[in-house]
Amino acid sequence: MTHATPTPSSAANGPKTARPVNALKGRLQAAADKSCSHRALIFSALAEGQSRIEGLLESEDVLATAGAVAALGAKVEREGPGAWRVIGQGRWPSPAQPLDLGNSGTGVRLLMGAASRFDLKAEFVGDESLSSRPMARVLDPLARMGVKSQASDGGRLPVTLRGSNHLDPIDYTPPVASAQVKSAILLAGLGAQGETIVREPRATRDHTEIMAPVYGADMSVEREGAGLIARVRGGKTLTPANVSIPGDPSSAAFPLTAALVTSDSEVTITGVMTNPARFGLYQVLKMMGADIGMTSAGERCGEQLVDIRVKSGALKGVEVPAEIAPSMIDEYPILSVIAAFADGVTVMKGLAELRAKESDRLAASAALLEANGVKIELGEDSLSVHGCGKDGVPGGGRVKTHHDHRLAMSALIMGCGAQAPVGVDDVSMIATSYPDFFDHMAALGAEISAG
Ligand SMILES: O=C(O)C1=C[C@@H](OP(=O)(O)O)[C@@H](O)[C@H](O)C1
Ligand SMILES: C=C(OP(=O)(O)O)C(=O)O
Repeated sequence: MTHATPTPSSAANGPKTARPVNALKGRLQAAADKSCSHRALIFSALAEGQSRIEGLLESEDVLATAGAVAALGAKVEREGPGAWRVIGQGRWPSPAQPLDLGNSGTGVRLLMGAASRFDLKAEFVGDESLSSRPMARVLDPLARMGVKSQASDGGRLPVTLRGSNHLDPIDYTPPVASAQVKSAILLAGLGAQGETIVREPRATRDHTEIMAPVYGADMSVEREGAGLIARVRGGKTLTPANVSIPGDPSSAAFPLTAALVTSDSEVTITGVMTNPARFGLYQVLKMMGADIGMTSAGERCGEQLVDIRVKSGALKGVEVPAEIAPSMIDEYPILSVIAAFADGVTVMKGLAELRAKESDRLAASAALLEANGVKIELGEDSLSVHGCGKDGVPGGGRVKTHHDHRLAMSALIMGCGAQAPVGVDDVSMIATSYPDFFDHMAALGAEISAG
């Protein structure tokens, strides 16, 4: 891979603290979407020929995927900020070294699926957090397709995987709602002899299904009630494409909700993707009475965009139905923080999957709130937050992030609107998903400093 690795100006290690401010104001372009960035690199590397990606998210997770596809034979070049050229060979050889996906669940699971359809042997490794996350959810269905693999104890990384260019198609209903599982199977299905089908009782993000036809794959998705059915017919050679990455609704949630909880604030984030399988948080914020305005902002790579404007104001506690969880699975830490600023109790259910993320996000979100004087009730797969009202969140705590980017950002957002500063033990992981977080927050008027 040839690129001058971008070093975000705000990248930082160690503890930081957010101080309460009087107002946050401004208009920013959304950070590029992490899910679509991984997928664009993988499809480009699978295609035969030269693809171009505009507006790629240059975060640590995505750069790990870029490094892995380069080790799998693609020529990967950074031409300028966010502008990348990928020349795929149409087939992937055995990589000479283990593929290190760092902290990225999406990177490792999608690549295990995509690599499965080639006659290769590859070892997948990751950091401590990724090495504690479950991989059997992907390896089991891949085994049914004919992929051989050896995982470490408990189905964890390191995983050695032997792909095959004679995979069998499967018709599979995943036992967990996971776009990573669905995508791994569909990417393997690109090489299977026949039609592979994934049936989801609750629809998860469908970026793989939306992007695949752009690269000439015979993949489709149809909604079925609250679920979906995705199909791929294997055997087609993928063609290169030029794609442009839409804005990330999960990253945009941080500056937008910062405006909600800080008095006298108004923040606009432009170019945010509205894919319904990603937009649950914004639905819940509206249920809570948030002052949110949206205007259409076109389309990118088959995904609709909006500009979102948020003004501070009173919020009310709500019951968040379990069914909505897949459409906002990464947003529960920040929703927990928002709920602390509401009047009344917010009850969130169906959250078991949060325990399988970069950290146990359910327990860690509960601890974040308790450390800052907010009363909660934690269940096996639920969390209730007793709101303190708009100006009533005590703050003053130091939060253990367990090296989880979304917890770190959520705690710092709390500090912008609480009565006392909120600190976190480490911010280095924020660069895995949102390297411009500190620059964006500073541009809006936030006061976040070392210590
Ligand atoms: O497919 C994706 O890009 C992602 C899927 C989700 O994970 P699961 O599939 O494990 O729910 C999400 O948490 C992650 O941030 C990105
Ligand atoms: C869960 C996340 O990512 P991943 O699974 O790709 O590590 C996330 O970004 O919140």
